[in-house]
Amino acid sequence: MRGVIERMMSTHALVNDRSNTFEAVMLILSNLGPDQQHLADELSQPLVTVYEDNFKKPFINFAGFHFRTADGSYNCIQNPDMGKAGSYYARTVNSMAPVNEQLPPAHLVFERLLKRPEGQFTPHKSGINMLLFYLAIIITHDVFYTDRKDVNRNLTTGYLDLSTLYGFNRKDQESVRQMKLGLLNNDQWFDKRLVIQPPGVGALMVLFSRNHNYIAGKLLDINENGRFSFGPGKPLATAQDQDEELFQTARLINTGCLSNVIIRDYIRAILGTSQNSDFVWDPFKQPAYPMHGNQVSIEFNVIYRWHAAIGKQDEDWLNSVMAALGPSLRNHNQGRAAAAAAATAATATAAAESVSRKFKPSFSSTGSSRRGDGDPNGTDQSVFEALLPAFNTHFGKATKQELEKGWPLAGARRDPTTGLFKDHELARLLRRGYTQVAAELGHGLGTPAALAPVEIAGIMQARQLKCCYFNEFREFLNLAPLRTFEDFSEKPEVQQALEELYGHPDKVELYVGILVERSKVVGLRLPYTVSRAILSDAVNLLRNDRILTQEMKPSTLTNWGYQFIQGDPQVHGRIFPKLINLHLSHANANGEPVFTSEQIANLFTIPDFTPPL
Ligand code: HEM
Ligand SMILES: [Ca+2]
Repeated sequence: MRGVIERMMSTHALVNDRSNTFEAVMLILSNLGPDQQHLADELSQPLVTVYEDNFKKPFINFAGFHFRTADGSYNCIQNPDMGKAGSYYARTVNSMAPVNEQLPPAHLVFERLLKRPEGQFTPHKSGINMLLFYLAIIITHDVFYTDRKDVNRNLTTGYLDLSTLYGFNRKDQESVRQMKLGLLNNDQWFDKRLVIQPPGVGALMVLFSRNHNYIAGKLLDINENGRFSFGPGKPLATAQDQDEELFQTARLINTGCLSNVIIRDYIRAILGTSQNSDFVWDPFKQPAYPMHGNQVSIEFNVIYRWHAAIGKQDEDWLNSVMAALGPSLRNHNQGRAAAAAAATAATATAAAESVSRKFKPSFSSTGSSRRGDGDPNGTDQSVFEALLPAFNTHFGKATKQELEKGWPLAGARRDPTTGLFKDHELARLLRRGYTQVAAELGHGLGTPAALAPVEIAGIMQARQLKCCYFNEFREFLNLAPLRTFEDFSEKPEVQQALEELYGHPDKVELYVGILVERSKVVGLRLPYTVSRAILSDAVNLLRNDRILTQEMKPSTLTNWGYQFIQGDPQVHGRIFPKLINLHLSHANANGEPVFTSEQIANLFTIPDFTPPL
């Protein structure tokens, strides 16, 4: 009877099953006799629910699905196409407002509201540096890659799975693998789009590439319970199986490292909390259920174009890249704007076909039976491939032998035999971002002029995608709509231009509104609406990733791998400092680390920063 009382009193406490409560209750009920069947049902039926509820439905994880597929499919097993490379952007807000029949020309919008006036630069008031934005670029390229032939589609995977490093399908992935011992080609990554970014972005990518090979080597060294051994009587049959098992396990651990950096460095800096603090806003602390997978949205793409933050040195870089490669890039973007229109009509039919295909398995058509291999032709990056020779002539300066080893980086050379970049050159590129103050975001008139073709194409694209108005987006997020143009920006010339171009605050487009809005006063000082929306997007991205929420455990990653992604307890569970120290250990001839321990404490703020009065 004590057990029965205990159980009745405790809804969440653990149960002592040795007191045989269930059996005692059953015994009591069985003695009630036929007249009391109603009472017996009343008491026993809730128990049926308790037992049923032990298994949450829909089931979210299945055996044999512990690795990421190459194309991001099957992350959500119930809905395997969710977040798959090449699928359609989600729409989170339905625009119900009347269509604006007098939309201002996109180039005028750029000129009057977005373009950074020549010679003007407002340094970031929290001293945030470009290193943070290099990471932001890696994150945005991980989840956005608008197909220029059909702007409704996203060519990359909708998960933070380092698809920039590993590619978007099996063919891409194999193009950067050594196909032995689970290794990637030295200092190589997949996504060529990163080559034209400030070279610190590539240097950061190389850190993750080196991290992968370090992890793969470590896994084999430790070879926990012989799990990576092959041959008769061993868990794996062949050397190919060993390569695959090591590669996919290392890939998971590496993506675990990326989410550590996002949670413990990036989000902390966005919120304005110290990177070196015990406070962590951990989206994984509580179990996420149900889990739907993630499909990135058109609105997320629009709010994550933080071009206004570009620092002075990187603006100079951008100008020189545009001067050298501009015509090809411009054609690319103009082609994209034109293609947007044509694609919208074609997409309606294609989308319907895709839905009818949805429940068929997406096995590779090359005859391979591997789940989630994706497009057998690989990703068409010919646009960026075409830029490479000119880029290399002006910036990379790599020899033919170096180019055979991997993409060029401006300011760093590969060893022609090993393909490895020199530690000190990579360190210099990272420090270039670390010491370079970013620009303030928000209020408008902050975007480097050289990005005009990119922004104009972006505005056109958002229009073709029938993106909602700025105020509709705010209302969707439960935020009060802005009523006057003074509410938008503190700059009178922006208020004036908004009035002339749009006439009414409700008519301001999302793309423009978020760039001209006032910004928060701490941390990354993002414009208010962006700062609110980006957190919803980030939390959904992380918590709806089955692999990040279900598979980051010792049995999948090995004990060593699991421990590794927890980061260093000496620096508040961060792994970023370790990645830098471990993978750039030869940066200084005297053995000094790339960053002092004081600098490591705040990697996303320029050194010796004192806030303006
Ligand atoms: C100097 C630095 C940067 C350069 C040179 C640059 C360049 C570009 C270019 C050329 C495009 C158009 C790509 C295309 O047409 O396929 C683009 C798009 C984009 N950029 Fe940047 N960008 C920079 C910084 C940033 C930063 C800091 C962010 C945000 C954190 C960002 C986010 C985006 C996004 C979300 C897109 C749209 C991507 C897509 O839909 O495919 N960029 N950028
Ligand atoms: Ca991805």
